[in-house]
Amino acid sequence: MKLLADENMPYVQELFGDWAEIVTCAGRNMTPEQLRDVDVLLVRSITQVNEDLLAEASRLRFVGTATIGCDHIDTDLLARRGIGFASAPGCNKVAVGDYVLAALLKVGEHKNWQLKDKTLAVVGVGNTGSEVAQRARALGMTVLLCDPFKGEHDPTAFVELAHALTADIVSFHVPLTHEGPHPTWHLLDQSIIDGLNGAQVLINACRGDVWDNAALLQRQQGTDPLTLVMDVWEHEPALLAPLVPHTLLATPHIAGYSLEGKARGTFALYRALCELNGRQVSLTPEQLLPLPPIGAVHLHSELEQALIARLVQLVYNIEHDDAAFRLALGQPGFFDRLRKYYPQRRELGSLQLINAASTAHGLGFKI
Ligand SMILES: NC(=O)C1=CN([C@@H]2O[C@H](COP(=O)(O)OP(=O)(O)OC[C@H]3O[C@@H](n4cnc5c(N)ncnc54)[C@H](O)[C@@H]3O)[C@@H](O)[C@H]2O)C=CC1
Ligand SMILES: O=C(O)C(=O)[C@H](O)COP(=O)(O)O
Repeated sequence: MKLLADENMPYVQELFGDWAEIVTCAGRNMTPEQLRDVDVLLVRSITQVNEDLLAEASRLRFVGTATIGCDHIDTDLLARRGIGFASAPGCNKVAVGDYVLAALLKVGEHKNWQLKDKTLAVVGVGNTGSEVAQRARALGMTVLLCDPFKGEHDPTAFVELAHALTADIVSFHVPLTHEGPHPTWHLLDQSIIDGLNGAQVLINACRGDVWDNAALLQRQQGTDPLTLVMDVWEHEPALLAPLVPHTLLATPHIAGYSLEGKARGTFALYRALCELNGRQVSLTPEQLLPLPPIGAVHLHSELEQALIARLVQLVYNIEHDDAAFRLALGQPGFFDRLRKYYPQRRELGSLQLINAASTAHGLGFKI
């Protein structure tokens, strides 16, 4: 079995090394010729799996993406050609929750806000959105949930988008869709952007195209700019650079980049391929991971916002990612380089807080 994998997918050797011939290459540069004699293709979000890429892939029988989002995969094409497919739903949802928690704490510091007095709206309440909602509640925030698909079954638990957009902070966690009853492409469009007030904060850790970046830039260049946290950008990696100075936090699509999340991503594909080949699943994602640098911390005081911020920074410092992004901005290939050489980041759950209240668990720590 010949397997072609994105070079930035960890643990491929460990999981497939003893039953596949493995070839790796840069995900953005995969070519139809490379797929000629390949049986299994493993990609991340930057490879467009479409007619063009698969033009010569006559042996291909399985495609896996080690990501949550699948907007880069032509799944109808795979079905038509009888090629098996798997993605990794939820694999990095905890990392996205950690990222947004770190961002919220930075927003709190920047605006001198007590977050417990503020309202957060989560737009898209699936795997990642639910992680965010859980952390915001643990901070004591009021949380509004907006998800028209889920709202159909449980209207009292969800609000309309217009209501969500009145929150102090609005965090987006939708898939990128162009069709259906609630498409998300440019969900945040010019008219919505114009209707927001300058005290509000917006967070995008889902897909860049969900926000109209040009319209946002226009707003930011006016007299009443918004506070923006942007992990994802329209037209990555060729993002709208003039927007960056108008953001509080800017990062290169790394919200989901915990080591645990990446391990779970590759592992989900390993499990799917084992099933397809009738092989025994002989490992767990946890067995792939090294010990975290800091295992436990004893607490001797209440978990209030400033202490939570210090504890989060022990595990994940979002400001380092932001600083690296601003420093590299404009250099050729900077976006992909930051992603390729992203430092090992652990999830908050890798740190045990001893003597902590149960809210610590809601924040994502181990107790
Ligand atoms: N920045 C990053 O590193 C990462 C980004 N993502 C992105 O985040 C997206 C969401 O991930 P998950 O939460 O795991 O997906 P999910 O499929 O578990 O949840 C998405 C939710 O959005 C809802 N939704 C769909 N259209 C909507 C609309 N118009 N308005 C409000 N809600 C809507 C769906 O009903 C669903 O509940 C992924 O599709 C992916 O594109 C995911 C992981 C990491
Ligand atoms: O899982 C997703 O969906 C994501 O957005 C990924 O975390 C992005 O990582 P890459 O696939 O672009 O490495």
